[in-house]
Amino acid sequence: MAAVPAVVVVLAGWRWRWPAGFDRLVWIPLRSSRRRRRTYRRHWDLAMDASGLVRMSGDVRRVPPLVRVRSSRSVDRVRVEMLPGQVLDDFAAVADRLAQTFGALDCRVHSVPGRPHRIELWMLIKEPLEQVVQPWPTTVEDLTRGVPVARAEDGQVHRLMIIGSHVLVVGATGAGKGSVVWSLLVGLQPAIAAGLVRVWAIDPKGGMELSLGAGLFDRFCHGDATSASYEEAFAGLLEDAVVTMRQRQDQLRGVSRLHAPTVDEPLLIIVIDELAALTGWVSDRTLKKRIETALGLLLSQGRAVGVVVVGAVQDPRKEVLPMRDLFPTRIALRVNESEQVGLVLGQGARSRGALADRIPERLPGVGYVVVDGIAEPRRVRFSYVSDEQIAEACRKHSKALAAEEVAA
Ligand SMILES: Nc1ncnc2c1ncn2[C@@H]1O[C@H](COP(=O)(O)OP(=O)(O)OP(=O)(O)O)[C@@H](O)[C@H]1O
Repeated sequence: MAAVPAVVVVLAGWRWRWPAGFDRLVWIPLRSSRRRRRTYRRHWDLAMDASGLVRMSGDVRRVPPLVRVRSSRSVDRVRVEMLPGQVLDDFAAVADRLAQTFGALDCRVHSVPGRPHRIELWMLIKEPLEQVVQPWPTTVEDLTRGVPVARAEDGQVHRLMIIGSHVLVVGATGAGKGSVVWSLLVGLQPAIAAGLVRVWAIDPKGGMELSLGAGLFDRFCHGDATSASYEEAFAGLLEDAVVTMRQRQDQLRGVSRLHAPTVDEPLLIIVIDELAALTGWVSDRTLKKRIETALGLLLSQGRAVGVVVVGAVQDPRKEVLPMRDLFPTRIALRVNESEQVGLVLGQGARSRGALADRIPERLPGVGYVVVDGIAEPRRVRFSYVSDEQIAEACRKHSKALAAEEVAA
């Protein structure tokens, strides 16, 4: 008993001095064990039964075993062994019931890599993405590792792999589409300064959205009152990108299947702020055809040769965005209707927990990311890049260019 105060002081000091280590080694194991006993073990049989996940084999009643619980401050990750014949979708279909039974805000069902018989139920105890996320400092290497752009629900950094992938961002007005685009572009600044990435930007809103970062772009195309037809300029830019793509295809034919960015052959990123202005709303038929043809060619053939498209749009319907299935990375921020989730993230994404239509307005920048080849959508919050941070990235970039000129 005499040692108790000393232990408490040591623990308090540890927590104060090294909070991350304390959380990992003391607080999380203690909390996990308590939540496992008091919340999950106690109600497990009842919850499985009430959700229709119990099976009878002959006279034997079989309940999917609870394997372990890992708790953070906002999420309990509950690992479950599925019974023979059960699949992830059986649990996803009753996720709402499970959340209600265990008193969670929400329940998401994830597969466990390398363990096909197991799944993880992520029980949200408190909104884990409440905090605004600051952008991460980045280096040139992040181009190949994936650019850190968002924080995931489990606290991990979400990296966006831009080499070899077109990216589609969908969200209602004010959902935070800008923060996705700027998290990526500002994160790429070191690679842009190193000459490994070139950005061509199209901003059909007269330059309102992207002009702050114009210092990062090699080409910037926006409509203004003096342009007779700015759609003509958009078509021209896309057709130039197709020419670059064709030249690279000639060079790479028989040499390599995936382009690796170099200073001579950088990754070319075409950023389009409002895709619908190029695909849905162009009234001139000839221009519309030219834009659609060029965009279709880039989306279907560009990524292997280092020409990728990053596009944002409010409305994902086919009439507005006919080629949305050609984007391997798709991001749904807050959308207005539940049907839009499937249009963006694919059939079944909503029943697997991607409730993009339920993201509250007070959480701009929160959304679900789906990457082709990975089964479950990931809920993340993109970093919020302020105007000052965009300006700073442009300043750094022009300094790097000036230093290069002096060196030359
Ligand atoms: N990741 C974020 N974190 C915190 N706040 C954000 C984030 N992204 C955006 N916001 C806030 O939400 C507001 C709207 O964001 P933004 O302009 O990016 O939305 P949008 O989807 O591009 O809308 P629109 O289609 O109307 O242009 C911003 O002014 C900002 O205050």
